[in-house]
Amino acid sequence: MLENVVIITGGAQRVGLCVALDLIKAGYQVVVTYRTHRLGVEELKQNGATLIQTDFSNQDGIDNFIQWANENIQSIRGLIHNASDWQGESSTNCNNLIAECMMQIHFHTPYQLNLALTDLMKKLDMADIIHISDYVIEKGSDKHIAYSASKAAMDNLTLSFAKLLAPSIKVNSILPSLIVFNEHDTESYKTKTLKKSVLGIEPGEAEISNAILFILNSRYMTGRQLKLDGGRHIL
Ligand SMILES: NC(=O)C1=CN([C@@H]2O[C@H](COP(=O)(O)OP(=O)(O)OC[C@H]3O[C@@H](n4cnc5c(N)ncnc54)[C@H](OP(=O)(O)O)[C@@H]3O)[C@@H](O)[C@H]2O)C=CC1
Ligand SMILES: Nc1nc2c(c(=O)[nH]1)N=C([C@H](O)[C@@H](O)CO)CN2
Repeated sequence: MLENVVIITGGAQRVGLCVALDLIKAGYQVVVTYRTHRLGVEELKQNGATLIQTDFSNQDGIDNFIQWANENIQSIRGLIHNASDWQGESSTNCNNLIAECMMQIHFHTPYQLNLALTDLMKKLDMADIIHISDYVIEKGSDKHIAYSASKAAMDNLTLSFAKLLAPSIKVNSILPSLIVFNEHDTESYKTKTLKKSVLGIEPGEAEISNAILFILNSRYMTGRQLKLDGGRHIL
């Protein structure tokens, strides 16, 4: 049985992969869920992580992961909700499917995992739930309407679960704006996006790792948001 683990969802690439590797470097025992088998999965296995292939897009996926966790984990130190799908209304899917898909991964999955795994987190004197939301919930988005609303729903879970699970479990949100571009992003999109913050940089995935390590080491932060946005709000 695995003890004192930090679970991170969607860890096969980009932010999740960086966070999982940095948590391992910091001495944590890490469980990583992934949907698509990517190079990062092998790198994580070589570094001692426990990998579990999980697709949260349907109820079976959520139920199967909860069953696996209860059968294989003795205690949970952290539960990091990173898995996410950044779909806009302009994509080919019809819009009501986008709304279902966004709510499934950004609300139903963290909501159900938080409730189902509470007892394993309460086995320890201190545990953390971290919701990786998005700066965009503060102003909405005309291109990612369902994405933004679903991330706002995720962020609201922080307030309710922080109240419900105190004092042994802290619950916080991270609200990033640009962290790392996607491969398909054009130069004009990158230039336009960098101008949206006063710091004007693409900070990279370690920005999220640093925030998560701060939260895990805190004894006094719960029900709060860490906003990692380069000063977009003061532009
Ligand atoms: N990148 C950025 O600049 C920003 C990121 N964020 C947030 O930070 C977090 C990490 O961002 P980033 O690394 O870019 O994320 P990605 O877009 O790379 O997605 C992370 C992972 O989530 C997995 N995932 C998506 N849907 C599901 C599902 N239904 N079931 C299981 N896994 C799923 C994907 O799996 P698969 O590999 O199969 O596709 C992917 O590997 C996200 O929550 C994101 O919303 C917020 C603001 C800015
Ligand atoms: N799941 C994801 N969510 C988000 C991503 C991403 O790549 N995957 N990217 C962004 C953008 O960086 C945006 O913050 C700035 O263009 C937002 N969310």
